[in-house]
Amino acid sequence: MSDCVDILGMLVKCSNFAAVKHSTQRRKDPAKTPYINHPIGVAYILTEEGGVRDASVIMAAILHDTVEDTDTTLDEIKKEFGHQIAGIVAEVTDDKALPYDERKRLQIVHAPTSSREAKLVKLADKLYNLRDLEKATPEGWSDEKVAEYFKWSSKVVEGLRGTNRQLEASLDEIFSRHDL
Ligand SMILES: Nc1nc2c(ncn2[C@@H]2O[C@H](COP(=O)(O)OP(=O)(O)O)[C@@H](OP(=O)(O)OP(=O)(O)O)[C@H]2O)c(=O)[nH]1
Repeated sequence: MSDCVDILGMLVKCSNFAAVKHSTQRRKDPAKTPYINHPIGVAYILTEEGGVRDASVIMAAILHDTVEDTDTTLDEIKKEFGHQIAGIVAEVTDDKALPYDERKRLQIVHAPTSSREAKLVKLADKLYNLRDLEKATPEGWSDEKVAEYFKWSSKVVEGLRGTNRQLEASLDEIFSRHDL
């Protein structure tokens, strides 16, 4: 019972941390959805659709964009949430100092050798973003960029396969709608 309480407390702490860090950010959709909807939604895909019950994976999903997209450091994540969660967050964090094409190339390269935990977060992240992309075109994106994103995502997902049947099946449905 005390373990449960601890996990619950940690989950709320993660949610609050991410909400504070992303508080001024919006998604790129025309409705300018609050950014926090994305990490919460990624965590929800994992529990609800992927059947994932590993609390470290769910916490890392909630925190997954804090280092990449806010002033959060990995040391801060380690201090607040421990080295295991910090490790997963590190694996799913792109180095925004690198040129765009290189960042995207490295995701394809790193996918197959990622930990199972990081692969789960990546699968749910891609599923969420591709669903968003089917619903609305992000502001400033050309049709070519949208098509390129679907194609690139399918290459990243190739390297994540064999991790979660349900999430991969949902991604495959999306890819087949786009002839991938
Ligand atoms: N489809 C979609 N994406 C949006 C929206 N708002 C923000 N994003 C974010 O945009 C990122 C993809 O945009 P890009 O132009 O390719 O990349 P960049 O922002 O990292 O430079 C994703 O980052 P990411 O989560 O780090 O994932 P990844 O693409 O690097 O895997 C996604 O979360 C939206 O309304 N729709």
